[in-house]
Amino acid sequence: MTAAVTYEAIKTCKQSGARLGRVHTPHGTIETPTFMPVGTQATVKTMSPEELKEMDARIILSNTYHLFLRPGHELIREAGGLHKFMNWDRAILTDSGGFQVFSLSDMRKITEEGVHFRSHLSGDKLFISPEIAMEIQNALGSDIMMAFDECAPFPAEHDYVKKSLERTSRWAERCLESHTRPADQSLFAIIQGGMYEDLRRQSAADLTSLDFPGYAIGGLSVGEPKHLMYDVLDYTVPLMPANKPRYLMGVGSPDALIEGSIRGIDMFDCVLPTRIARNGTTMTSQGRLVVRNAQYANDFGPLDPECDCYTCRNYSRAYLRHLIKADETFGLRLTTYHNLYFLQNLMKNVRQAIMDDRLLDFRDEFFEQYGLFNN
Ligand SMILES: O=c1nc[nH]c2cc3[nH]c(NCCN4CCCCC4)nc3cc12
Repeated sequence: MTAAVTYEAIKTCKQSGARLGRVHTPHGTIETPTFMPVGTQATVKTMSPEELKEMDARIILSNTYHLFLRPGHELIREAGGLHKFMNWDRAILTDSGGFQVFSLSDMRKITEEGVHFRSHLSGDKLFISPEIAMEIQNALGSDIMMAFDECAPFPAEHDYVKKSLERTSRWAERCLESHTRPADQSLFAIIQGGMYEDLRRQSAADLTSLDFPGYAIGGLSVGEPKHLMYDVLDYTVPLMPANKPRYLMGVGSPDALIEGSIRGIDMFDCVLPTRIARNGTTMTSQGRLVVRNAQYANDFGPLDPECDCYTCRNYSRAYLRHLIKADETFGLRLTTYHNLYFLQNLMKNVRQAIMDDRLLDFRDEFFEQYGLFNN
């Protein structure tokens, strides 16, 4: 079976399970481990494609659920697909919609066939099935499509999670069957199983018995303590094929990106950096810095003295605070640009540390400087 997306292993870190690799797609190659900026509604909020390229972002996310509701996948198909519609000629991954249905809409009813729900925008009654999720993503023309799944809530009873993962496995098979498998699109499956090792094993066995080009770990970053997420990774990652991309969904804090990379994850995504930027919270080499706070009113130094991004080279904390307080859009653009650049730079340093077989040392140094040992 030809896959449009392939994984090239480059090196495994001698200190940990981390690995250097490349994900090859029809819209370019991604050095891994990598962080993927989220562009939910066909835009990474306040960023232009040129600015994303400037920081060497190779792949972004968009959301099947949101684009299905607005402007509709048929309109985007008519526009020539999502790459053309949003003027982004690098790679795009679309989440399948399952997570958004559960996190955004109410009146949802899960059946074997699919999920009935109300639009969070109009209140209209809508329905998404594995087949419809594939139809939408085919219309969008994303390079990486995600199988339609249910992300079990946290906490959830063992019996509920077991029934849910078994349905997700049946849905994944239906996605594979219905996916017209155009030469330039690849479908990743999503491993579920909650916080239960036996269920993670069952889900991984179900899905790896089917030939997907890549596998994601879902059902995490849903409110569980971080140590629990790392435990799940410790026993789930080894169940995933070593010759295919491993994608941890919804994870994007600096510590979790490092810990996930140590455990062999290749791809991450999260709205965190762009979301917190819009309320004036930034990620800096000295830890989180809430630049809208009064203490920065007369601070004419750069946001992060160790960062060489456009924001840190040209503007002061005082100016950023003024813009955010004055609700000036340019302020949101500057903090967003910095946060995304910070994570792109962090992942570049993670890849270098893997190359130098020193990722565990890098983690200790980063945690020390970022102030992560005292929380
Ligand atoms: O199991 C999943 N299947 C499909 N998509 C997913 C997306 C996810 N996103 C998250 N977590 C996002 C957490 N994020 C943190 C920053 C604030 C907004 C929420 N878990 C996920 C699980 C899944």
